[in-house]
Amino acid sequence: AAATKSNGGRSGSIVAPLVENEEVQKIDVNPPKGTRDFAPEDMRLRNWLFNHFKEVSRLFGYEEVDYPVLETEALFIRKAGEEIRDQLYCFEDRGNRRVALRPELTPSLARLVIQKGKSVSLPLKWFAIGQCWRYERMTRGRRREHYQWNMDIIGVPHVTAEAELISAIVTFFKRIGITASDVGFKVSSRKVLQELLRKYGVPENLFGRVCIIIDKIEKIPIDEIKKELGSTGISEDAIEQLLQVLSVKSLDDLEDVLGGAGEAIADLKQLFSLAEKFGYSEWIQFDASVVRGLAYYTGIVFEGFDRKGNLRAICGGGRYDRLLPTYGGDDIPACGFGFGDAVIVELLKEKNLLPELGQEVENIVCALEKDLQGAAGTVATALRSKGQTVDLVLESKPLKWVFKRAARINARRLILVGKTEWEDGSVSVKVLSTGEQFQVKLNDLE
Ligand SMILES: OCc1cccc(Br)n1
Repeated sequence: AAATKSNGGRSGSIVAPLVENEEVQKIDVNPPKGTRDFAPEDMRLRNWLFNHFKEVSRLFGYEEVDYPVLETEALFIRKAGEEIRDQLYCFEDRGNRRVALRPELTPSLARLVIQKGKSVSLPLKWFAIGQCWRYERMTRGRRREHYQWNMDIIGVPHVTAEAELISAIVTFFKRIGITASDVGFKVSSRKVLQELLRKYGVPENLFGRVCIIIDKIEKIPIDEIKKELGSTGISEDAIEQLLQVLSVKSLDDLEDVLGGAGEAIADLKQLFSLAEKFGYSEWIQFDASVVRGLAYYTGIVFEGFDRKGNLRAICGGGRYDRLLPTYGGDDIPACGFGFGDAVIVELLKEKNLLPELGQEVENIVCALEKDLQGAAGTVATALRSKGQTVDLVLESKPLKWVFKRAARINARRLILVGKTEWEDGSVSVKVLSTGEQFQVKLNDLE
């Protein structure tokens, strides 16, 4: 059997394979197609982003929740022809159960709210950051996983809930340097479609399916949209009028079409009024063509977009008042949004707003002689117990190597443990930015 070298061949030692006569295959060191590793520098950016997600959620008084990445497949089976359904990462487990890697977090939230039942008091304000999955043919080379930040309000039927959710996202954008000149929100209500379909006598049970078709309006040719709408049984005349209304760009024009008595206009007028009070009017605009691609939305829907139009939607959300009852839960209103971790990073790159996030360590501690390695451990422990970060040099290394490592990890101080000083209970300290050097008793080191 081909013997292999330990730790990638950096040492001279040859280590036999773990299992006798096992052929050692060099594994593919890349992560599975469509997935990402997060090496330290990537993880620093991810933590920076997630910390902003968490800080905004905390500022708004939301409680953090989490759910399994793996759910029963049935949780995501909806009949409306959604892309998220077509790309479900589902399989049969060893117990012959149909399961799926979650493509979104909202169904899990609904499941947990129903599970909690009367043991929780409404309204609930929950947030989560979770990895979501889709199985997309890699023809388009797109990702199969991303992390999504969700904030949801359960139990509030009023548009004040949607107004707060958009305020939270605006707060997030402002924290990372994104302005209303960079990003906006297209806002509409599915009640527009609902009122139109009623007007044309389209059965309610087609509502979700029609929304999913309309959501593809900018993704597939308009003739294909008309063909798909026609396949639901909607008349050609109704389709023409429907598409006409969806091109309306102002609330006043919409009111001319729908009349002023419907909920759609009332909700949207209230949302724009609240936006004024929350201080984010310049961030939002009415756009009747926004329907979002999830079947369960029932009211206000919104999506964050980059004004240059180079990127896909940054985030999106809306009201989903019927979701809990579809899972057998009580008739509890709900709304929320999802914010992915990938498009926002593309936007930050484009705006040159990516933060500089180097490694930072306060101290690098090094023994000057082999038999002082234990003493160096004592020094490291003393500093760490005071909350100081320490990179402890774990083997005998030349000082040149130590200084190079200190620079690489951006250490503020070098702490040297030498024989003479240690006999006196002291160590040598070198402040690396100034070159200042002094000796100090370990107990006085802070
Ligand atoms: O936004 C749709 C989606 C769902 C799961 C994973 C990825 Br990548 N994208």
